[in-house]
Amino acid sequence: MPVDAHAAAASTPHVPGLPAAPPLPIPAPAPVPTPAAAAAVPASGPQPPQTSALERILRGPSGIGTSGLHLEQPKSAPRTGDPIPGLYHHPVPEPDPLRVEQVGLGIKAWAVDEVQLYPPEWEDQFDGFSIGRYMVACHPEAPTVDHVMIAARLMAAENAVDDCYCEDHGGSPVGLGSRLLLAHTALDPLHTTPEYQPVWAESLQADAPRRAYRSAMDYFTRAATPSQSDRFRHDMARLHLGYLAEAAWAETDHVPEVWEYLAMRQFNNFRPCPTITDTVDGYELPADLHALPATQRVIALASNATTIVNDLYSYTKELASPGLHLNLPVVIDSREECGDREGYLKAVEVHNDLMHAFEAEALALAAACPAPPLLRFLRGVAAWVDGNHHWHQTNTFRYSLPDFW
Ligand SMILES: CC(C)=CCC/C(C)=C(/C)COP(=O)(O)OP(=O)(O)O
Ligand SMILES: [Mg+2]
Repeated sequence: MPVDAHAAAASTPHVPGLPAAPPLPIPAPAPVPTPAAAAAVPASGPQPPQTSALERILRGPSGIGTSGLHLEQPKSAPRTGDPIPGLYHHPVPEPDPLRVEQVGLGIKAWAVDEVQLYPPEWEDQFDGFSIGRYMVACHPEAPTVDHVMIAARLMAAENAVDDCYCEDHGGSPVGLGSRLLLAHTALDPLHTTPEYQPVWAESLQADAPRRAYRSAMDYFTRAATPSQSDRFRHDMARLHLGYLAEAAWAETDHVPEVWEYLAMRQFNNFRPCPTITDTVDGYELPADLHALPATQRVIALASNATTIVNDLYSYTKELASPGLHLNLPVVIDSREECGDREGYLKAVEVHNDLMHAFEAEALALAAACPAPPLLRFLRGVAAWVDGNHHWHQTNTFRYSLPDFW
């Protein structure tokens, strides 16, 4: 089913203070090709009740999860799969199992048959990552499985680049800039002379990260408007800049100050995932609304909160990995010399403050600029935040909590 971004863009109201945007001359996107395993499956099966994320934002801090406002000592240690005690979050229902299975089959078929993403010995880790559960939880409003697949392929590709270029599947800080730049051309193509174009095109097949980026981007751009694709390329350039700063510090065993770490993590960040929510849901947040400083702030706060969630849930995994792996608890402990438990609990508070700021700023933006695609986008970002927490909390294959309670 083609994503009807054109119709959504055409009905966008004028934003006070901004010149009216001319109608966008967007050609109707081609249908998204469907992997055999997930062929043209519409949304079906029982849909768990979803609390409107924006409703919760509009309700303010008296909503679900505000018991996490203060870091109270829990009566007992969390059990496997429990949320981090005191972490401000919104519980969501378990994602629709039928859709999870369909996306899971589709992403595996794509990974194995279309891009040869991983060798057989990494299959357990690919399966344990549970991309299907992750993406269905994060995109509850996606109209079809094919729409969720757009996000799932990008998620798989982004993790392949992180694992194979930067981290524990052969990655290294040495030479990372070159690898990232060449992979970035799978998203933002090289335009050069006929002599050099073919050898560049050939290079996009040279390794799994580049094959995955190229293919996932191809599916994405067929569903997205040019403006949405450009937004995504920009967010991916931000991500790659963040990887490079992290690598530069790793090369010299440098532990940054806390604010410096937070700046790096704002770029080495989940941001490219929530910002495609409009494409995945089948409409467009027009570029002028996306570019508003207030929208940019909401996106950054939400994305930063989701990324600190990763730092907290992956803390024990990263402690067990070789070398010093930076995350917010580790950097706070190191720089503020407060001990590992205090560092962790302070990182929870930083996360909670980011979440509250995100929700307050989203509420203010929604009130100041109630354009329907912007409200829908804010709902989509909030849903991504909640789904991301749910996946981290419940992915006990990858993550376990420290013994701090
Ligand atoms: C955009 C995207 C999904 C990139 C993956 C890497 C990233 C920016 C994260 C926020 C994941 O963090 P991390 O590399 O620490 O992941 P694990 O802790 O290993 O799960
Ligand atoms: Mg992590």
